[in-house]
Amino acid sequence: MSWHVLGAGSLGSLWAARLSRAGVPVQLILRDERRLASYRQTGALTLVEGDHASQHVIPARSLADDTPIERLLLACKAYDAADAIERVAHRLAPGAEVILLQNGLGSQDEVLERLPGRRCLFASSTEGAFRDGDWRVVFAGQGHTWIGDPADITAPSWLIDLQRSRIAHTWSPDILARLWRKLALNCAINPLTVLHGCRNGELAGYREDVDGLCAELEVLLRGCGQAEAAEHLQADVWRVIEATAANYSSMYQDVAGGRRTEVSYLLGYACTAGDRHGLSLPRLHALQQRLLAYLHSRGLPRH
Ligand SMILES: NC(=O)C1=CN([C@@H]2O[C@H](COP(=O)(O)OP(=O)(O)OC[C@H]3O[C@@H](n4cnc5c(N)ncnc54)[C@H](OP(=O)(O)O)[C@@H]3O)[C@@H](O)[C@H]2O)C=CC1
Ligand SMILES: CC(C)(CO)C(=O)C(=O)O
Repeated sequence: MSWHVLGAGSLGSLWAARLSRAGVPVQLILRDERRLASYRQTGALTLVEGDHASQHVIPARSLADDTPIERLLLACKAYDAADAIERVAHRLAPGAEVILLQNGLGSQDEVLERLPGRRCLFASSTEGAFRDGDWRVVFAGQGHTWIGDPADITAPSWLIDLQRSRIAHTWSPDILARLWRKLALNCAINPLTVLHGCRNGELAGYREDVDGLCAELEVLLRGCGQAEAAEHLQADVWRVIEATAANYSSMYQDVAGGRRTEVSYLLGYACTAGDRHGLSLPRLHALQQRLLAYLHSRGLPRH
């Protein structure tokens, strides 16, 4: 059974190249005929690992193709997920499964709404990859991917493909707790790095702000029924800040690169969920206002 990977961006290319290298059948779904022509001209995806680059000739079709899909890895940004899934939903074969690789929360529900009755699995990844050219991805940070299905704790048989492909992963029956925890980490770190224009490690100079946000994020997680994800959050945030001290957060990098951020699926989702549960989260709301104003001042979308 073939994998279809929608979105040959950083993570999509990283997954497709490793699956292909292990002999697992995989195809790319590209945005349109123009992107398909560009890919065909290059002829392969390049995966850069350390100082080694390897080429992977992976078949590709455009979104307009109509061949059936049995297993789909949705590897676009959170804000593109709903639109992308609408465009391929009619191609999903009976029993097809969809793996959602988006960071944050909210996009998963948008996809589920559009795929009633289908099995959708959620993933949360700490792997790091970026594109340093068209059809070329750099595997920048070894990490781990947790995969789970809030509606069904049965592990899918295709995890064996990931094992063969050496994609480090764990089946996670409580994937929502993982996604909430990662969202909380991202909310405590990423917006402040954007507003202060700093690396993660420089947040040590804004300890009171970070700790204040952690306290509210714990209230949020508990209020949203995610008490486990709230445990020792503050200590974990400082652990991540120290472990990634020299790095710029993904949101910082998006803003610096003039790219749209996933703010609606991170801090935006947190504030909306807090309101829905009647929680008082003044620091998170103030941070959201400052961040949105800043994005606007840089000519970037506020959603
Ligand atoms: N990169 C990383 O290290 C990590 C990323 N993540 C998360 O993974 C998700 C994906 O991120 P990332 O891989 O970095 O994103 P990228 O922007 O690198 O890749 C997204 C890809 O999706 C494609 N795409 C968007 N809409 C469509 C569509 N309708 N049809 C076909 N292709 C489409 C884009 O196409 P085009 O190139 O034509 O614009 C692009 O190639 C995000 O939620 C991110 O937060 C999580 C952990 C780490
Ligand atoms: C490293 C970390 C946890 C910082 O929030 C991250 O995931 C990001 O930059 O998006």
